[in-house]
Amino acid sequence: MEGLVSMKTAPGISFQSIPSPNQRPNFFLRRSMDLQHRRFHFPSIRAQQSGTIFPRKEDEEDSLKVKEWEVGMLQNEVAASQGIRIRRRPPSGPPLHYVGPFEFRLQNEGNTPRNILEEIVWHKDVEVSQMKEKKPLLSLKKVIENSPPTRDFVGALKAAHLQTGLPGLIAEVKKASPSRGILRENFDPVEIARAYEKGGAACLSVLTDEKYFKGSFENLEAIRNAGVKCPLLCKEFVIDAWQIYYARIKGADAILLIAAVLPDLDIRYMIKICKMLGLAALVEVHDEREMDRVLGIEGIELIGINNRNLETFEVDISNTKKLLEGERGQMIRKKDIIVVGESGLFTPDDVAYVREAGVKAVLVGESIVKQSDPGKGISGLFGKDISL
Ligand SMILES: O=P(O)(O)OC[C@@H](O)[C@@H](O)c1c[nH]c2ccccc12
Repeated sequence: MEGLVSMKTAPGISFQSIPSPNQRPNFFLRRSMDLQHRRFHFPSIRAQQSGTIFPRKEDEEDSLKVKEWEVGMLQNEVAASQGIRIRRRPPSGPPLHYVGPFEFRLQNEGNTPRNILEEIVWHKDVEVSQMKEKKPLLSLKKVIENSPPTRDFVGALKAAHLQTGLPGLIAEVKKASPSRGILRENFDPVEIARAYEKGGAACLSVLTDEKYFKGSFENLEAIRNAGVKCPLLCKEFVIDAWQIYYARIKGADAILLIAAVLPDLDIRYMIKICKMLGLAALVEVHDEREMDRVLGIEGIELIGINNRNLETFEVDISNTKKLLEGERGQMIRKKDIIVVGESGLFTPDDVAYVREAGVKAVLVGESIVKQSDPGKGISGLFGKDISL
């Protein structure tokens, strides 16, 4: 009997890291219960051969793998229906014993990521599942109970914009990127953060991805503990709610959610979690379709328009203007959403261009982090000292 009980409550889907059952996205939950239910009634072939109607340990493990794979495929399907090209996991094919409906669709799919964003997401999936095992959600929640309150990220951007009439600056602590390689050899995150703050940044962005951006959660934590007052954005590739809790513990005041990676249901759900934890969510879009999806989601305060296409690395700052024209711009103003112009901003003319397009904030990495004094890099970017 034990086997069956543990199968019914077995972990293994990403929504495992969900705070309370009544907040779970019903679609996945229902589907996953259907799948469990089906297996409950039909023990696997191996279990039948072994002469018992109750599954053995290996059968349970198989069944968990099947379930994980099925949920992954469902996520890919929902995402694709929303125009999301990034697949959450490699289509490695059904696990052993699988006799489900999707197997035919997989025959011609390769297991090579189609672009860098997909590669990052697949790597992140493995990384996060390992981290979750070491630090389960419950232990994170306990730490959060005693964490200091977050700082007002959106308020800091609004205040800077009101004070200067210029877009509030989110200055990025960025050592490297897959498209540009190493940006700064002599990289001291705390020193850079202090220089940014002194130079007039309203907020900071700290990259935490290790493999592709040479960042870390230690950098985020160190900057938070060094007495820097600017609110901090955790720049991560979020695919699982667990990462939001982790970012909160490591000192984040805001977190990035990328619409090219996350289906609407995930964005809605993660925004609720952010609110619960006192974090701001910067929801990033790159094209009209993503912008329209995000404008249909309630409760969004901050939208980032990335001028860099994360699939091809092409940068074009007119993207910001394009996405703010016409009805979209009107809707954004009506909803009082702050738009952040992201990537590829190097000169005062670039800043003026996105400001005229309607952004109230900018997110800048490369052009300022490369300067020997990143604080002075800020005056160079704006064409004047904005620290006063
Ligand atoms: O260095 P730049 O071109 O100024 O870009 C900064 C920031 O916009 C960029 O790092 C960024 C925007 N969105 C992202 C998503 C993931 C990683 C990085 C990013």
